[in-house]
Amino acid sequence: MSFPAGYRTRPLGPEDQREVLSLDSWGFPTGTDLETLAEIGLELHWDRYVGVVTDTADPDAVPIDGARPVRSELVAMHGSRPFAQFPVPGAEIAVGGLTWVIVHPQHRRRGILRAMIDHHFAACRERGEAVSALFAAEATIYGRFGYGLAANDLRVTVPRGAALRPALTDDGAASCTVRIEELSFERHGALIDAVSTEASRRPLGVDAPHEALLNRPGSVRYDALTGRRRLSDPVAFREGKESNRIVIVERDGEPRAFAIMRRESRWEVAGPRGVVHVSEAVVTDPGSARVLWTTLLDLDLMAETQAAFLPEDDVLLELLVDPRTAQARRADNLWVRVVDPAAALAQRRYAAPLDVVLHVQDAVLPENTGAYRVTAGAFEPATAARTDASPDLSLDVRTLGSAYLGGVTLAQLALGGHVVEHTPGALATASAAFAWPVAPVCPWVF
Ligand SMILES: CC(=O)SCCNC(=O)CCNC(=O)[C@H](O)C(C)(C)COP(=O)(O)OP(=O)(O)OC[C@H]1O[C@@H](n2cnc3c(N)ncnc32)[C@H](O)[C@@H]1OP(=O)(O)O
Repeated sequence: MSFPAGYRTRPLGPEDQREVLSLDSWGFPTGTDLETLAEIGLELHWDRYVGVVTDTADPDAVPIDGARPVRSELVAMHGSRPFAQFPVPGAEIAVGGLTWVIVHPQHRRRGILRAMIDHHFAACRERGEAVSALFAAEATIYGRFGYGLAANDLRVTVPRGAALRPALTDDGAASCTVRIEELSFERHGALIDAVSTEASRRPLGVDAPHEALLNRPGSVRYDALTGRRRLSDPVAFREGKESNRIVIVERDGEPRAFAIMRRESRWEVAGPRGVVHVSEAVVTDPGSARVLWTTLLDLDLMAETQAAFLPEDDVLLELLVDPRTAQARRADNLWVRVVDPAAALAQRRYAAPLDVVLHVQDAVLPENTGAYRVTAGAFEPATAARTDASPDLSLDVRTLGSAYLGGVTLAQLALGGHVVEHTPGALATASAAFAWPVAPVCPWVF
């Protein structure tokens, strides 16, 4: 779909920073003034950002030959993160991470987002990204474009001192040491990357057969540009809390787990009721997890610890004596759009043998509509291609996106009527094959 009349795209670059920040504050209201935002600055992969402008006669300009010069105004934009190694079941693939989607309120509901989405899908195809993923500002926006909810995360609030279960065997906790420091990209960027990579590729500490990664789908690491920005900690964004700290758990001098956290002081008549806000908690083995959470759940003057973006199978819930104390709430995490079904289906691995014909309906990219045969041995490389064979299962591309990371089963989706079985038994076998042993999550918002 093309842009509505009167709007056109233009590339964005670092020289557009101020206009971009101004548009951003129209899309996402903020109490921070433009001067401060400009001082903090932006670090974007500018070549992947596209603006939408409208041209109007400039009321402030001196007319030339009776006509007022035209002024072009940035009214919308979108961009995408270049995830070259995005974890999907058993593999890491190129994914376009849609982000910074903004339409100025004055120009909304005229079809600009719809046109930007078309633009984004075309760019994904050109770049060889068979899949796009995003975090949704509002959960009702992206389903219509074929994005399916593929991962949920947990937000927990745990009281200080909540008891953890003892380990059955020696889990190595006793040989761990803890460091708590002021977070800095220069000092901790490499350490965070190393622990995050290990936790993403080998969350269970063991490998899958056939060189498949027994990985955590969705747990993409940040690149250097994003990491520098994410680990910076402008005062304007702290909302009265302290600066970011990092808790590092080490064994034999090697980092095994970390958490990024900040404390918020609260004083009540009864005494201190502070809150520990954990923005990321990444562990690589049960012993380091026990030590990390013991530390996070026992900080002086704090009454509770809040953590977000934990996977649905997070270790904390396995460690707590009373899992109810976590007060876990579920929130939508990653939304996934399969842009090229044959490529995407072949790029991931499957947890059980599979030979299935899927009929995929795609209203937004109608050329994708058709039947695909997917074959794979358990954890082995897969093949996927168009076929004239009659389908075993029918689903639309949004449902395929939901199932793609292995955290939402085809059986679960069938409960809602989103998958139709034509061949008896196909739903059960395909559902088992598409599911993945480790729950998907992205631990940071992009
Ligand atoms: C991945 C991310 O970056 S998420 C961030 C998204 N951005 C924001 O939330 C910032 C504030 N909001 C905005 O900037 C805009 O309102 C947007 C981007 C959400 C929508 O842009 P618009 O240009 O108004 O959308 P557009 O006119 O193309 O609408 C396309 C369809 O989406 C629907 N839609 C748009 N916004 C919403 C919404 N917030 N909730 C539900 N539906 C929506 C429209 O009704 C329309 O539906 P239809 O095709 O069935 O009639």
